[in-house]
Amino acid sequence: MAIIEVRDLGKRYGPKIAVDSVSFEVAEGEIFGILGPNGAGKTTTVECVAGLRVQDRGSVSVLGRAPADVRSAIGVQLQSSELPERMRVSEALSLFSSFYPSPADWSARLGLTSHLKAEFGQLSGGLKQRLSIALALIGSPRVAILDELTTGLDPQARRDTWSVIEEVRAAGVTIVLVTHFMEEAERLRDRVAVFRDGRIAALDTPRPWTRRPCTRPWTTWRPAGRSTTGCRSRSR
Ligand SMILES: Nc1ncnc2c1ncn2[C@@H]1O[C@H](COP(=O)(O)OP(=O)(O)OP(=O)(O)O)[C@@H](O)[C@H]1O
Repeated sequence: MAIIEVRDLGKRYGPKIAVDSVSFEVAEGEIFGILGPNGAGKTTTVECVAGLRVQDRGSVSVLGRAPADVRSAIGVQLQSSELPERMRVSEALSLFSSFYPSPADWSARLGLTSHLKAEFGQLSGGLKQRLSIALALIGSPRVAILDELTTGLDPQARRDTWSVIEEVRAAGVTIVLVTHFMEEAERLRDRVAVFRDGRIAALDTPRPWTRRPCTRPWTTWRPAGRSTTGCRSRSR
């Protein structure tokens, strides 16, 4: 069953067309990857899915309703998410918990219990990401939108974050994951939409696109077999 339906989505900022005729569905329990270079329209698309932006054209439904009507069912971690440097992990968790009648505590499952007294500014990149996932999940959402969660992390922290994402999915949460990394899309397995110039250039499971894992970011990867890195794609 589709939990997210996006039909013919269009969004422009003045003369700039950010998203153009984008359509896809996400099944309940799926990890749906959105991959593409800078400026491809990934964030704008997921902001429309989260109900944080209103599209100019097309429709978005989550659980069969407009995103703005089901805000509490959608947990969002945006690329730009930041907390005050001096805010402690425990303070952030209790602040966000206060927004919900029955907050969910993911701190133990996400390995945060020994860091509750630490200030946000002292956390490693991986711990900041774990905290941002915990905050996105605090309202027990059915859908979690995670935007470039692992950009800037070292390989080990990135792998740890992938395990966390799989754990979140195992708990029944549908995940929309924006990423620059083909390896990340491959590892997490379900379907990936490849964005380019505001459109979906390809939509499939990641496995058929590559002969071998591509660990480089999207910028050196090209769809339709025009790889410059040995990461081959196929057109659809
Ligand atoms: N608030 C805005 N005002 C004007 N232009 C914007 C705005 N937000 C995004 N854009 C432009 O729209 C296009 C799509 O941006 P978007 O952030 O959706 O892409 P993206 O694929 O998420 O890129 P990145 O990977 O760099 O985050 C880009 O050209 C961007 O410069």
